[in-house]
Amino acid sequence: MIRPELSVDQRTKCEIETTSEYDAILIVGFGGPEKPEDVMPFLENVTRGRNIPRERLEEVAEHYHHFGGVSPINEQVRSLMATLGPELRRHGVALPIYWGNRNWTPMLPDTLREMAAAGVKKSLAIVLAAYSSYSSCRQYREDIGRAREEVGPTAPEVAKTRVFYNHPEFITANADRVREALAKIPAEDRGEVPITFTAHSIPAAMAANSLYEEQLRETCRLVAAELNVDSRRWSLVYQSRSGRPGDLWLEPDILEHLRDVREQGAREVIVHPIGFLSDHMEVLYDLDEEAQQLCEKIGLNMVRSSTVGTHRGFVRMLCELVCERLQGAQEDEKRALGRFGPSHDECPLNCCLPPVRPQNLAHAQS
Ligand SMILES: CC1=C(CCC(=O)O)c2cc3nc(cc4[nH]c(cc5[nH]c(cc1n2)c(C)c5CCC(=O)O)c(CCC(=O)O)c4C)C(CCC(=O)O)=C3C
Ligand SMILES: [Fe+2]
Repeated sequence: MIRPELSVDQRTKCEIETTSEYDAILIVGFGGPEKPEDVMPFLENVTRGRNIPRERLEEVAEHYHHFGGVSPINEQVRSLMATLGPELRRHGVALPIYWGNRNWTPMLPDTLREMAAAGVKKSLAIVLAAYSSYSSCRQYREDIGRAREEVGPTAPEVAKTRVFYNHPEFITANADRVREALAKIPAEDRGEVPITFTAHSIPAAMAANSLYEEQLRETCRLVAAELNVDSRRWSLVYQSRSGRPGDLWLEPDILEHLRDVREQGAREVIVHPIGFLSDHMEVLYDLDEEAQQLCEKIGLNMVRSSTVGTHRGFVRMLCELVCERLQGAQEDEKRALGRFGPSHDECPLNCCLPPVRPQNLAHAQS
């Protein structure tokens, strides 16, 4: 747990809040290994029961070993918390901030146990995923539910902040990151360089049960609009495909797309990982190693922009999402851009259902 500065009495109730009974904030992350011995057990946690071939696991293990068996993701969560904590306190939120991961230490059950021991009854979780899908929404909620069961009757309740793919601060933070990348392109080419937005691929059967693609496309559209980038100049592609080779996953794959970009005559491209919140392993390996190597081979100058990370606007937005919940904000007080409006606070029962199994899908279609 990262405690607010010691001068703040942790039991002080949020000043801005009158009715809410939340007594802690919980950051929920994916988790990542922090030493070589962690790599395989971490990957086994990620893929348990998910039909991922052993060869894929061994291949991904190599990505981690390429970086000394350390994923930067946990350190990035620590940095985010170190920035978010003071921001919350500036807004009068003095609640303690806890952190639990889905796949690696600090694991959710341990964190919830610690919260229970500290007397926390009801917490508000920020899940570090911007878009809705089984993998990025319901699976986190299931993990939280299982962790609560493990802790037993004293486990704190956990509510979740809304997804923020269309929040104006998220759009601006992403647009800023693309601007930083554009500054590295020669001035005379800046108005034309293609912009490739990339996100984690998910099984087509998982995508069919969620708004993942629509939300991603909306974020890309809004970021492009803020940058005055014409729709013909940007693309949304997918990376880090997993699963069995025969299964359908979201496409186009980024590597295929980069080849097309080169064939159409471009010499430069901006790759923006809009689907991720920090420069973790999927970014460092799949983009900075794999995609970068391909680009060198085909003569394409690839400039990869940063994820939002600890961008001030992004941190401000997380703070705003917490404050709006503590204050019980009305729908029209919740900020969102574009055509979909603010997402629900509480997921409806059919939200982000697990993927229909491919064999069932085949039956349904025949
Ligand atoms: C939508 C989505 C996000 C974005 C939203 C979110 O952040 O949640 C995301 C993030 C991440 N994915 C990550 C790593 C991995 N994802 C895997 C596998 C999978 N991801 C999936 C989806 C997503 N993943 C899916 C459908 C699978 C197949 C297995 C399954 O159905 O669950 C595997 C297994 C090996 C393989 O790649 O096959 C690994 C190692 C890391 C950590 C990086 C680090 O350590 O720095 C992060 C942040
Ligand atoms: Fe959901």
